[in-house]
Amino acid sequence: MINYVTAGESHGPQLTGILTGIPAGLTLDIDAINAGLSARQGGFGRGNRQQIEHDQVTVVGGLRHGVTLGSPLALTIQNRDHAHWSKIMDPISPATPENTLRQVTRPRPGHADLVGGMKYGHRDLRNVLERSSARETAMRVAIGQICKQLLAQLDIQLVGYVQQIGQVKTDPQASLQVADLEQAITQNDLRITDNTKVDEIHDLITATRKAGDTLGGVIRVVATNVPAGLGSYTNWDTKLDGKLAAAVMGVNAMKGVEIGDGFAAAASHGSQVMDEIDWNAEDGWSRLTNHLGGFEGGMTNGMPIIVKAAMKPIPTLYKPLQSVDIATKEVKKASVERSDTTAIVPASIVVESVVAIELAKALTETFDGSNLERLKRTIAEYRDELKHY
Ligand SMILES: Cc1cc2nc3c(=O)[nH]c(=O)nc-3n(C[C@H](O)[C@H](O)[C@H](O)COP(=O)(O)O)c2cc1C
Ligand SMILES: C=C(O[C@@H]1CC(C(=O)O)=C[C@@H](OP(=O)(O)O)[C@H]1O)C(=O)O
Repeated sequence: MINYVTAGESHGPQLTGILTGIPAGLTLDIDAINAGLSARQGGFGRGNRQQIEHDQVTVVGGLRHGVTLGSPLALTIQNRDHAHWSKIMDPISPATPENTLRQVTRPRPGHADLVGGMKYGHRDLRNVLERSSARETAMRVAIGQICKQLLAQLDIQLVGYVQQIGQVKTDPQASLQVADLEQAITQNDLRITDNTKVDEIHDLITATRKAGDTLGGVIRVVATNVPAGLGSYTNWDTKLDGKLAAAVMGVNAMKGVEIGDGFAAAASHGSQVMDEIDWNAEDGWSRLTNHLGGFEGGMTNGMPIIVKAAMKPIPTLYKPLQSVDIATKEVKKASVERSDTTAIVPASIVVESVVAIELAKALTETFDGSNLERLKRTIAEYRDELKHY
């Protein structure tokens, strides 16, 4: 079964990832992984850090001649900015007055600083922010893009994009297929499907940055051709919609997750929400609509999976809010670390990636994922069996 762990601080030497359970026999497209990494770096509203970084994955285990071995994949991504922080973030040299100069003692409301310091007993909140920083999501994207490549081999497609920035809705074309959505969102630097909104959003982000403020938004992920029956109704912790929600909520700054119509379904009648059942010999089972976002009973039902995520505005404000200095207990303005004005665009790649990971995990939990060709055959047989159920 697929699992992963990441390590590394934002300004440390590198990010490291270990990904287990990818079947043997998958030819990795490293350029495509790097394209995902560079999409995560981009997007209007990013801060200056992204001009320093040039994220590229290096595979140092589990791969031979470009093909996965079935053993753990070991991945690294360099932090170029470490060159500017090599003393402050030196993993080995003992602390000295010089290398502990830039201590953070004024926690930022909405970031992990204060509670992280209280929990782990750190007096320099840099020890918290270095790991709570969304820099870590670069590795989740590398891992997610590998899972996306595995899903593509199983004829499953998915895409994550931006549906709303601040209060501006940017997705009149939600009914498009994944390939058309992908095509539409590459037309601008906001990963939105509505090109008529680009200037308005650029102006909004620029004005927000000038005001020292920040923005959040809404992300939508669509995954198609996922076979029915992944996940299970038999126990609460085997429900795949629950696992997806946890993975999406686990992305920095996410405050809400919806499957299908989500909260809007609560305000509707049953007749408007339940997706009526259909069958034909060619396509097998389907639903006439997809208000439930591809899930019934915690299991995929074969319809497109629709997951939405609400991202709060970025917590670091250039016009900082009230805080209290943890050293003196004086009321002070929160510290300001260099920051994004909005990260809704990169976050859409991150959310896409964690959805890809959970789907790949569910598939390799349900079917033997030791060898790619066998997995392909097994899933093709399973799809055929379901069609004639
Ligand atoms: C791609 C991405 C970039 C982010 N960039 C920043 C940033 O520049 N400054 C900041 O304060 N928070 C940023 N965040 C959000 C913080 O990482 C997040 O709010 C913080 O870790 C606290 O976690 P929580 O919001 O999930 O409670 C970013 C999040 C993502 C997904
Ligand atoms: C480094 C990244 O995002 C960072 C996420 C982040 C935070 O607090 O989450 C704060 C900023 O860090 P820095 O002060 O180094 O600029 C962002 O740039 C990245 O996404 O690669």
